[in-house]
Amino acid sequence: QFHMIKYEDLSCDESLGQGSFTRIFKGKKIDIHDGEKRVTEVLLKELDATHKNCWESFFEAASLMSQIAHRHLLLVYGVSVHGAKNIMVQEYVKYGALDLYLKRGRSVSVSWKLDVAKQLASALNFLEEKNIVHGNICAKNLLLAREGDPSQGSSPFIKLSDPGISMAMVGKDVILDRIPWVAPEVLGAPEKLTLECDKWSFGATVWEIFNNGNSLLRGWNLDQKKQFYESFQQLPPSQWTELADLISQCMDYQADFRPSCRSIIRQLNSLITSDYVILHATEPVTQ
Ligand SMILES: N#Cc1ccc(Nc2nc(N)cc(-n3cnc(CCO)c3)n2)cc1
Repeated sequence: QFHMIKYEDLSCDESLGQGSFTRIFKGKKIDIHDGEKRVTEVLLKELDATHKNCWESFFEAASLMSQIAHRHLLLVYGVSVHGAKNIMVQEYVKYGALDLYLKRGRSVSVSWKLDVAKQLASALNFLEEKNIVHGNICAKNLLLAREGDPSQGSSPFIKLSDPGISMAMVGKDVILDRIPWVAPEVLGAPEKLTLECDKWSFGATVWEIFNNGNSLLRGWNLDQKKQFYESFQQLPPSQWTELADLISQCMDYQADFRPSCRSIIRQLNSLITSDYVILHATEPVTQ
């Protein structure tokens, strides 16, 4: 399952905000390694006491990430249970969640965005090969470990975070609120998440990245969001038709029409070599 960490070996520092069921803090973990004390900077993700009944799902997410290792999957050191506190101890990723990074108006180039999309696709390909469904792919769950500096030619580096509480455990409203990232078929059967669901979410996440972290449906109420799927609407296509094609293939309402991860990676590779990338080195940031 996962490593149990003693609460007294953790120190909790400043709060870094909160997800839907959790609060996150910067912290430190103390290990005794070859007889010497070693302090590691960590991210402490604490499950809200109000959602205590979700602790199994919370720890299931932790164990998913602990049992598989990949360069683009977040490292989870383990969990710590102390009284009513359920804490997941993760590696501290330097620049935090990608959606906030993009919203802060960093102007990043098209090739930067493609690089991030390719890294996410390789993480998904790895999970697909192990037949593991993530279930919550979105820019909020992509963590930026390296900013990448175009002038130095160094590229960004992202890590896919844990999926958090599973769709089967969250209420219908939380699922509706995850439109357009959640695959349409999940609304009818939230307990039956498939690999194809992650492909839909991948498409919505690439769209989000190319829209600098802005979501078209932000501010829409749950009925409007539900209507978006019931009338089979699509996100507005990018003016880069090859990118728009890939996103709409992933966001096909017919789950089995969605492309394999290998096809997604192949299409991303041909996008990276297209002259569109050179022409749009750094898009003016449209906020
Ligand atoms: N300013 C700032 C700043 C904030 C956070 C980090 N680092 C970090 N490391 C992680 N392992 C996870 C997260 N994280 C962020 N939001 C979520 C909830 C959605 O998953 C998880 N952030 C670094 C800098």
